[in-house]
Amino acid sequence: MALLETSKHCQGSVLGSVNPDLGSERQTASFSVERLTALLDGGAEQTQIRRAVVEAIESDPVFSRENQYFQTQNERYEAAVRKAVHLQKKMHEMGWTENGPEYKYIYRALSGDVAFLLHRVFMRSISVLGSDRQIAKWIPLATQHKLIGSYAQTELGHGTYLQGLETTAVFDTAAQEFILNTPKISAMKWWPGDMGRSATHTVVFAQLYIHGKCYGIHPFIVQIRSLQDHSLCPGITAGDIGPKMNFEHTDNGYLMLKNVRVPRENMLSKFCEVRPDGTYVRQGSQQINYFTMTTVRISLISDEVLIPLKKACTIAIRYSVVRRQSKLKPGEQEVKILDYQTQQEKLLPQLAAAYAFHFTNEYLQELFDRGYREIQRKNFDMLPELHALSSGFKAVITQHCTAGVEICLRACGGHGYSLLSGLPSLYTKILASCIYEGENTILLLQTARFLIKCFMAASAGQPVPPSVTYLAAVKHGKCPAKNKLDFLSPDIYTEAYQHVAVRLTSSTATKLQDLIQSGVKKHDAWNQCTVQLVQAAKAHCHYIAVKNFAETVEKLETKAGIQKIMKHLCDLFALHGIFSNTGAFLHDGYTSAAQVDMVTAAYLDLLAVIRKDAVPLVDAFDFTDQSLNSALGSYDGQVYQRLYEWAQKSPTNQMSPAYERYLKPLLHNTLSKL
Ligand SMILES: CCCCCCCCCCCCCCCC(=O)SCCNC(=O)CCNC(=O)[C@H](O)C(C)(C)COP(=O)(O)OP(=O)(O)OC[C@H]1O[C@@H](n2cnc3c(N)ncnc32)[C@H](O)[C@@H]1OP(=O)(O)O
Ligand SMILES: Cc1cc2nc3c(=O)[nH]c(=O)nc-3n(C[C@H](O)[C@H](O)[C@H](O)COP(=O)(O)OP(=O)(O)OC[C@H]3O[C@@H](n4cnc5c(N)ncnc54)[C@H](O)[C@@H]3O)c2cc1C
Repeated sequence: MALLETSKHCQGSVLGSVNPDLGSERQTASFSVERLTALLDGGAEQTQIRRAVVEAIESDPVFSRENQYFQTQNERYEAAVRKAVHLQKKMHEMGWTENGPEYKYIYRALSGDVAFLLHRVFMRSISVLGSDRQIAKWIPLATQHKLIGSYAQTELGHGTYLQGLETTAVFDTAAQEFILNTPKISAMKWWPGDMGRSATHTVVFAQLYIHGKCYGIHPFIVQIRSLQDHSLCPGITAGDIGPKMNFEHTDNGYLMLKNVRVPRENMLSKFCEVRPDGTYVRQGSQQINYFTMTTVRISLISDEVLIPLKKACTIAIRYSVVRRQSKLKPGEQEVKILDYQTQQEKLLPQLAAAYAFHFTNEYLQELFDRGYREIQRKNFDMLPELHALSSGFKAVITQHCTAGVEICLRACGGHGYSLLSGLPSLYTKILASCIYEGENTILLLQTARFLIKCFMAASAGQPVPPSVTYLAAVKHGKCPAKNKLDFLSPDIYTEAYQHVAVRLTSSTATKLQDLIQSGVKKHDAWNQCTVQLVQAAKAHCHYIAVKNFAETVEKLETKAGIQKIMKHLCDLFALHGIFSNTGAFLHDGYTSAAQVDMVTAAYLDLLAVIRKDAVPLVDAFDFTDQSLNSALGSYDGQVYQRLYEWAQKSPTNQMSPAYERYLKPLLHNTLSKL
């Protein structure tokens, strides 16, 4: 009680008043923070809408995340469901609709701490793979939450290799039904979110059999729980898969099916259909049934991947200007840790990456919108490129951002390790994005497969999709940079990235061909090249990210200092990539050792320049304290006070039975012997 009173007293005196060490960082911004926020949002109007959504959500106590770090898995799940249900009421109250401008900001405002995310993937599957009739039937039911959906693809035995899935759907012509079974333990669906406890329906991916012939995996809508009392439907065994590294709020589940019958109309049939007589008709390739994944791989980047990195940067950079430790000059005050070059080198490249990938995401969205319009018209020409870029960038961005969040966590020293910093949960959550929706290595190999094909085609003078036309123009020159300032020219570094991407693709293609020509079987040759193929795919994505960032900067308004600071970040992103992968750039002599020294010099100079704007650059992400939920990252920078106050709330500060049961007997025993 006494502690609480002290903390209340302290709250009045300190929290909310900005720590001068943080305040001073905001006085010297070289650009308009508000203008940059608007740029990130896609216009000032969007910023307004987003803030209104955030305000409405955060002022509602049902959505509070105050005690999140102290909750058990069960409590997290229950809170997430409560929020999801309350959200429906809130949306109605606020007049927000699924097609309205506010919708996309709701999830960010809730910090993802809400149930029924896979319900959205369920709906996405129906909208992209379902016929008009199926869309008309299921989407309104799902939108009104008259059912709760999930996405049941992965099995205990197979997640990556979809051709190996063992769940079957056998067409019974007489009954006009599919009979679904998970014939062995390895066929059991395992992992689907929202399925362990909540879902009433799910999209099950199963091998389709008609008259004994297998047609590969197809999506089927299956009801798994009663809409009356939530009991499991006949033939269904389902439950929760238990504790995980994060995602405590989601009920990832398991599912077994025993002779579960669904009507013929339940196979999603925009592209593939089973006619009443058992005739199978398909438009596009077999992989069109993978299209939900392609769409989700792009959709998840913004909220699941970029936001955690932007939050981690906000927390770590704000903390790094209020944390003072050690002295730079003898006799002077201890310095802000962000003034150490090594600290800048940890954090500022992550900040640059957050901006770079923000713009990559816009590029991908635009590409997707174009591709999707064509696919809806049953023109599949863009699909291979879309698949290659969505796979490669899903992998590269999740990998980079996960590593970035971990760097931010470590950069906060001991306090970063506390859950109260907000960083551990950002890290354990974002880490899953390297695995779900396609494990990253697998996805990079898909990109590489496309690159090799296109490289071969381009070498033979055939046309290739726009993102890979550069593969046709192999240049053997040298990097023309003469001094470190030349490396601040986007043409110079973009060319260097392009050169590396072409070299890695062409040399791996040559190795592959040589192996095959020497008699090695095609699949063995492929396996012997996979490490280099992954490198080529990463280099391709890195090149496109750099090129896209540079082109975006070029088009930015020059007013309000925005273009200048974005140019610095673009340069930093590009030079950090060269600095950290010098081997790849030096390999064939395109870049010389002297030029790498120039890169290093230009890179280190930039750190000092961007350091001055580091706090305004994270302020521009515009996260509220509630959404950061971090004792280290709040706007006011009152780190120590907040850490202390939040620790008071921990249930670990309540008297534990361990004292009566163990400590007391131990200590009394010891006493008696003293
Ligand atoms: C929704 C709104 C809100 C969302 C909000 C955010 C959500 C936030 C999430 C948080 C919560 C977590 C949610 C996690 C949800 C799961 O994790 S769901 C499960 C995801 N599972 C996966 O991603 C599985 C990964 N595996 C695969 O994608 C594929 O099977 C593989 C690995 C690509 C291989 O497939 P394969 O059939 O063996 O193919 P392969 O022989 O390699 O290639 C055959 C051809 O198909 C092509 N191909 C393969 N895949 C595709 C494709 N997708 N498209 C086109 N062509 C393809 C290849 O390019 C190749 O073409 P060619 O070169 O022959 O011309
Ligand atoms: C939090 C979370 C949520 C999820 N939600 C869902 C969901 O809602 N619905 C759903 O259906 N699934 C879901 N999943 C499952 C997820 O999609 C799969 O786990 C993921 O696709 C990886 O597949 P896997 O587990 O089979 O990995 P594996 O393929 O077994 O990977 C293990 C290792 O083997 C390597 N490997 C495998 N094949 C190859 C190859 N051909 N070449 C080279 N290396 C290879 C991989 O690179 C990796 O290093 C979720 C998973 C998580 C963690």
